[in-house]
Amino acid sequence: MSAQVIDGKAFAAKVRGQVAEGVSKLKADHDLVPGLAVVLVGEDPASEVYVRSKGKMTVEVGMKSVEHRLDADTSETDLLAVIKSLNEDASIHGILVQLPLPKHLNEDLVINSIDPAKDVDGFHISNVGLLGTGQKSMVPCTPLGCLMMLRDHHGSLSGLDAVVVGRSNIVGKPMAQLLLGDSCTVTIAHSRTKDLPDVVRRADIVVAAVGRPEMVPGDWIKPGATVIDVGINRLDAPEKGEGKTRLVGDVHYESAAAVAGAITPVPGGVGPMTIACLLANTLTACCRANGLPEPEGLTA
Ligand SMILES: Nc1nc2c(c(=O)[nH]1)N[C@@H](CN(C=O)c1ccc(C(=O)N[C@@H](CCC(=O)O)C(=O)O)cc1)CN2
Ligand SMILES: [Mg+2]
Repeated sequence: MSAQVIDGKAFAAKVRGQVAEGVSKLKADHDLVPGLAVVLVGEDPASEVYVRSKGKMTVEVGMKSVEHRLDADTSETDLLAVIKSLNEDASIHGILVQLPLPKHLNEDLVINSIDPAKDVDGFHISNVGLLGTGQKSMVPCTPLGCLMMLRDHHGSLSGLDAVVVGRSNIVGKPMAQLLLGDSCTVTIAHSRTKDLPDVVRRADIVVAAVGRPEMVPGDWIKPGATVIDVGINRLDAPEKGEGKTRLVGDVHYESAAAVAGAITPVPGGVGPMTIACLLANTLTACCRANGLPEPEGLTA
């Protein structure tokens, strides 16, 4: 068997198209323009790339984009002041602080200072609680993207066995909540799980989000299962030339693709969906802030 490849790049382009349609309808019908503010502290090279990409795509879908770039040694007080001003700015409907933050800043404190209604990353403790209790919330972008791809592939997820490998606050835990919300039987596994290969082998859906390169091999996958690989690991690739690197996921792609029914590649799988869902969340936040119906198919 060779798995169907789930093309996240194409899927993300489709989602951005739907967002652009929603934005143009908001403008035409209500004279509203959603605004997204991205705050970057420091000069982490990967974060620079993601933030640039977020700004470009925000403009492409017709939204207002604002960027705040702060020095690596910015104090917590100064960062909180920037967030306060964005909380109070009526032209801004979504705020995100790019992670990771420099070590001297308290990530929880910073995230929890964002107005939960503008927390388009869905990381604020209020949104975490709302999601966990099945209430309307802002949903973290990467798990939302995974859910959209799974719904698209399977139709209904009801009754399927899902194993999420990884228990991070940003991916593993919210992913498990979303799958539970779609009536999957959910197991959260992690690096300390006993008999991890056997646990993964039970799954109709495997979401790998542990941050360990190629940790999940093909012989852990049930034949025909759907494999969603959230990992983005950059490895040295001297075979491609001096100083070259290559990206791999948390799944060993070749061996898993030989047994799975469907699989997301790295790159070009989950990654592009993260930014598409950020734009979807910003549109949703703008609609909610103005008491308008939410865009269909772009929320959990
Ligand atoms: N505040 C946030 N910080 C971070 C988040 C987040 O959702 N909110 N997620 C990641 C970084 N991230 C967006 O911020 C992100 C990561 C990866 C991709 C992506 O498209 N990846 C490509 C490969 C890109 C490459 O070549 O390096 C892919 O997988 O195809 C987009 C966004 C951490 N921080
Ligand atoms: Mg810190």
